[in-house]
Amino acid sequence: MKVETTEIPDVLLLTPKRFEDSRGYFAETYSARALEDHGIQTRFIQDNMSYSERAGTVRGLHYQAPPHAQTKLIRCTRGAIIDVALDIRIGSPTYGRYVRHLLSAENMCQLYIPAGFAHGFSTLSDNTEVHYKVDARYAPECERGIAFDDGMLGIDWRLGGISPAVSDKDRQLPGFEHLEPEFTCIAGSGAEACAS
Ligand SMILES: Cc1cn([C@H]2C[C@H](O)[C@@H](COP(=O)(O)OP(=O)(O)O[C@H]3O[C@H](C)C(=O)[C@H](O)[C@H]3O)O2)c(=O)[nH]c1=O
Repeated sequence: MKVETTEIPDVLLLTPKRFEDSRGYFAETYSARALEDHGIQTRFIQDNMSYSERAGTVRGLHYQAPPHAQTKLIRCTRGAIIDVALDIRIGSPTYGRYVRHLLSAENMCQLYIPAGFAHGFSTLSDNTEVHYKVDARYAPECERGIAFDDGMLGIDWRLGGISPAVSDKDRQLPGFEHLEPEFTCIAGSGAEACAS
């Protein structure tokens, strides 16, 4: 498993090693050891999956506020997505900046997104499946979100000009300027120190 930092150091890009042979391939798709070797001790407690029928579906930007803030490990097992992690930690040197990566069944890449980031993705293909681990339970009362099409953020979801499929809930999410300061970050600290 290759573990690399991204443009925002607390967000990691993981690429499993594929062992190919005449039958196909084998890969370890999750390795706590690989994360520990990178100084990460996250204990995931729940696996989630979402299926999106149509290319051009957008889910997010979502996060859970403390005390149920979630670290996520995202992978795409069918089709392809543009995955986005937005830094919402007050005081972070990368506050308001985001990481954007193409995750697909083909490249098998994964994003490790710590608490203190809003997460969303757009689908680049029909019948897309996304699986992700989280380290805190679902807490509807702590669910928060930011409009995926916020003008200040200007995220390119690579929708190819089509009108996105978005839930009614997501269509009503507030803009980034209305973000509640629920995460703080002591400059230079790890993601764990940012959830407050
Ligand atoms: C997240 C979640 C949802 N649900 C139920 C609640 C709703 O009745 C139904 C659909 O939930 P929602 O519309 O919030 O699903 P998404 O729009 O895919 O949201 C997710 O997608 C973005 C990209 C994320 O990063 C979050 O994990 C999550 O917010 O599943 C549960 O029962 N447990 C859960 O952990």
